Amino acid sequence: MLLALTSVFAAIAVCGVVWLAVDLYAVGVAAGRLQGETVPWTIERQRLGRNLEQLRLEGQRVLTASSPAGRQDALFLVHVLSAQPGMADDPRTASLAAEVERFLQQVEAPATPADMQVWEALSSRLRLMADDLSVEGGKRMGRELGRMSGEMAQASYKLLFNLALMAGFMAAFLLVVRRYLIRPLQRIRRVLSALDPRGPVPAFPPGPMAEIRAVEDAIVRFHATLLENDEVRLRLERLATTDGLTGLFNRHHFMALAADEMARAARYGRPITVGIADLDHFKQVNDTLGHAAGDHVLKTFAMLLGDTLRQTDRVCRYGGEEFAFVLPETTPEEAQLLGERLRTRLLESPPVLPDGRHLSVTFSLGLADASGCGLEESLARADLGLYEAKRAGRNRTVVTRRPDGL
Ligand SMILES: Nc1nc2c(ncn2[C@@H]2O[C@H](COP(=O)(O)OP(=O)(O)OP(=O)(O)O)[C@@H](O)[C@H]2O)c(=O)[nH]1
Repeated sequence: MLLALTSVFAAIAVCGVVWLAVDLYAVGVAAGRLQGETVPWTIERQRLGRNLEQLRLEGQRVLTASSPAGRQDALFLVHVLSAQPGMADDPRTASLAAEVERFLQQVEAPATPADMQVWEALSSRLRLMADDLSVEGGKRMGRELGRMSGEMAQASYKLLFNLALMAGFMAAFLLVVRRYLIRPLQRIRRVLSALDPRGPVPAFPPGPMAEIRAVEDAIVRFHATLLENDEVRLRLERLATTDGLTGLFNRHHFMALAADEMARAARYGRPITVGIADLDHFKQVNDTLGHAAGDHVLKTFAMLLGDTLRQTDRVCRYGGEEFAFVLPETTPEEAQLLGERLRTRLLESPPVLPDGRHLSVTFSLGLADASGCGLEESLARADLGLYEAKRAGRNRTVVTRRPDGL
């Protein structure tokens, strides 16, 4: 599109220049004619006029000469003036000069009043013709100059028109560039700087520039690739941090999260408790009802943990049928109450197999106060509690105190 506009602009510019050149050529021709023809011709008219005036004066001298020598001298000059090429070339001056010369040669000295009367008439004809020649030259010069200035005025109007046309076209060109090139590029920059794989697919209004459309299409494809990559990243992250069966965090990720919670609690001197829960006689479920039933029980218990614990609590599948959790802002006594609530809920909503059978499942729980202690050490004490709970008959909670008695 820009190419088409540039071509149109170039074509208009060339037409304008040619149009202007025609007038400038005409002005040049007129100036040449003025210089080569009109000015010399006008000068010639002026000179002829002066010669006629000179002829009149010499004629006057012939008639008023006081001596024959003076008269002969004046007559000679009259002859020279009449025979001059310029005078002889123009039929009007040639015939008047010849008439004057003939008259002066015929007149006897001294001139009679009748002769002087004829001479007065010839003298005024000479004056009039000299004036006519001078006016003729001026008129022709004026005509030529008028024609030339008309052509120059026309050329300057055309120049102004061309300039206005170019300015208009440039303005239109800039508007087109702004609308179809600069604005889309600004939009692309905005979209790129805010491109979010989770955000909506970038949408661009249709435009006529194929190059811009290609960039916009590339951005849409780029967004789709980003989204795909982001989904792969999330999938990998999920795989790396969660347990495939229960959907809970895996042990590795839990340890990192729990360490953060422990550090936060230690920094603010807040209570925090860790626990390990283990399903009782789980092997029997597998052995009597099958592995799938065992999996179902694990998932049901994981869901129960997720529903019962707080949003800020962290829980994971610690291994096999063991689950570990860290409970910020919670003392072991409060955690014990939570354990009882879990127990009640498991009793009220036991795992139900696909064939409708309700399973009676219990768990043992070991708890330890983790405030001011290391994570590994706290978990080891919770594990000790769990062991105690199992040893004491299962389906119960045991809190292991710290060696300092807390
Ligand atoms: N279905 C299923 N079973 C699992 C999974 N992970 C571990 N188990 C089983 O869990 C059982 C654990 O058995 P034990 O360690 O003897 O413990 P228990 O039978 O629960 O006995 P106590 O813990 O002493 O009450 C084993 O049979 C494992 O095969 C799992 O992902 N799915």
